[in-house]
Amino acid sequence: MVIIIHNNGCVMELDKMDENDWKYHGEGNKSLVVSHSQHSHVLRLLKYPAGNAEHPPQTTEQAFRDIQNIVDFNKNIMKPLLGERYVHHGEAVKLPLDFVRQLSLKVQPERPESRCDKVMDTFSGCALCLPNLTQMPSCHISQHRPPLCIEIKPKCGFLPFSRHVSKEIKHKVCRFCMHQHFKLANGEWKRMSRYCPLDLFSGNKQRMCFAIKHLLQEPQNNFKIFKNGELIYSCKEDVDLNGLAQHLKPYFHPGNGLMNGHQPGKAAMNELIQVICSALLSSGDSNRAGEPRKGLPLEGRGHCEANGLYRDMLRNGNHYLPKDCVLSKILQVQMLDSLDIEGLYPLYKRVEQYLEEFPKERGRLQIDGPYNENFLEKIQNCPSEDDGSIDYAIGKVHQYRVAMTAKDCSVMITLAPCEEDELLEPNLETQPSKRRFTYSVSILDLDPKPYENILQQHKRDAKIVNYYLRSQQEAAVAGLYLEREQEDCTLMFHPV
Ligand SMILES: O=P(O)(O)O[C@@H]1[C@@H](OP(=O)(O)O)[C@H](OP(=O)(O)O)[C@H](O)[C@H](OP(=O)(O)O)[C@H]1OP(=O)(O)O
Ligand SMILES: Nc1ncnc2c1ncn2[C@@H]1O[C@H](COP(=O)(O)OP(=O)(O)OP(=O)(O)O)[C@@H](O)[C@H]1O
Repeated sequence: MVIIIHNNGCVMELDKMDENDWKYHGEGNKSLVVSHSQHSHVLRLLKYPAGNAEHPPQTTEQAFRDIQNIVDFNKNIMKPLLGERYVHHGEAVKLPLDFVRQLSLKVQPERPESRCDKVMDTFSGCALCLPNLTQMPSCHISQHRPPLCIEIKPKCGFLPFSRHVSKEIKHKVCRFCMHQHFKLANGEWKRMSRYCPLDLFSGNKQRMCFAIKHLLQEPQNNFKIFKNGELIYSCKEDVDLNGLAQHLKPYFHPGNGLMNGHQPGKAAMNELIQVICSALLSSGDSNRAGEPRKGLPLEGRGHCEANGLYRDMLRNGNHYLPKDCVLSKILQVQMLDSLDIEGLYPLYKRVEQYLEEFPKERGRLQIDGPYNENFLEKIQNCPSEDDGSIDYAIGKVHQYRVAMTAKDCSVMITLAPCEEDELLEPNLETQPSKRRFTYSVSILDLDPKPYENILQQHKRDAKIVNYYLRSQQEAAVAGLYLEREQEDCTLMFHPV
């Protein structure tokens, strides 16, 4: 009998797995996640293109190595870089094939159509077992107000500072905002998101609140809310802010009446934004308030010109991201991409050429892992100047890959109302600011990005930037025509 005992004390007997104990929880491009209905853990199973559905794309040993690589990358690379407290590396497990097949059939009707171009791996039985981060570890669970969890995929929080950048626009408009135009044109989303990562990472509370508000208005794949582990708010055709407000009221405004002349739903939403902001700025210990300490200054990250709104806010003094807060940690790792894909690409080509000449060196260069202390050493001690060596090139390639992981991760903030507050009269109208939460902050989706993706990154970058430049030009020309037409009209109606 194989038993896994988790640090939260729950036991999973791998040979007694029953698909009825598990339910669909969510998925992304690479993996599908199921959660246990009683215990607080999830299984993350990898997916592969539906075209291969009949045949395993790899051997069981290879599949297990891939999962183990993810665990090692999280444990030995991302944990030291992002901080022990934020990263949960999980463990690789081998599940009975029958269980996995039944599970796959069970979850299929729950899956969004847009994700069905890939199928769950039902051949290897390999998966990653992780704590369920939408639930609060060891906390009193109130029936009335169970834990809320907010998931944010913040994306890249800085403008490239590399001298290798060839298009000036990349120093002015951030990747996310440019990418929005491309995604809309390709029908990936129907509405433009006004969220800008530079606002979220600014350390300026006002800008951060704007960013969170824009995520709420148009969540796309960047924002989700769970209540008691169940998804209650995410991207849908019609974003239901009123429905969300109803869910939030008991947490912030337990009474029924109007508060200070506000509508309680709207006020609850504002309170939620403030709480998210505090959690993002806190130093990460499960706590109640974040005392900002000096950390990463805003200088050099500035704002994105896609977003003309905030110039005045920027003039309001210097802003810092507190040193140990989750956003600061993520940003520091993202900034390991110091050359931008344009500066990195020639180094990737250098590695490619070297591997062509010396294919056996692939292992020593740790192109596909192992993700161990040596790999971390290559990232942390990469020379700052290019001496033409392969070691410099591989150091930069690895730094870039780690930065890509941090640009694609998600943050989970789990909130539980403080126990003392639970004892308050449920109908008592307390000041919202007096309502307190215990929260825990984690980072998820920290998989290593394959070395081979660099070529694709290079192409995608050019596509996004060129599309943006073209669409701006077209908009400018259309604007000129409009101005002309308006002038003509004005002339026509001028009194003679
Ligand atoms: O390139 P990006 O910025 O579009 O990021 C991809 C994500 O798109 P997004 O823009 O966040 O909707 C994309 O997310 P979606 O599938 O769009 O939800 C994946 O996270 C992809 O990573 P991977 O290939 O699955 O490891 C991400 O690809 P990587 O660039 O991280 O490899
Ligand atoms: N440990 C966890 N606890 C709770 N929920 C989780 C956990 N891990 C993942 N999830 C949920 O499952 C979803 C998909 O997981 P994940 O982001 O790891 O998938 P992915 O395929 O790697 O995503 P991407 O498209 O970014 O590559 C997440 O957005 C999150 O809602």
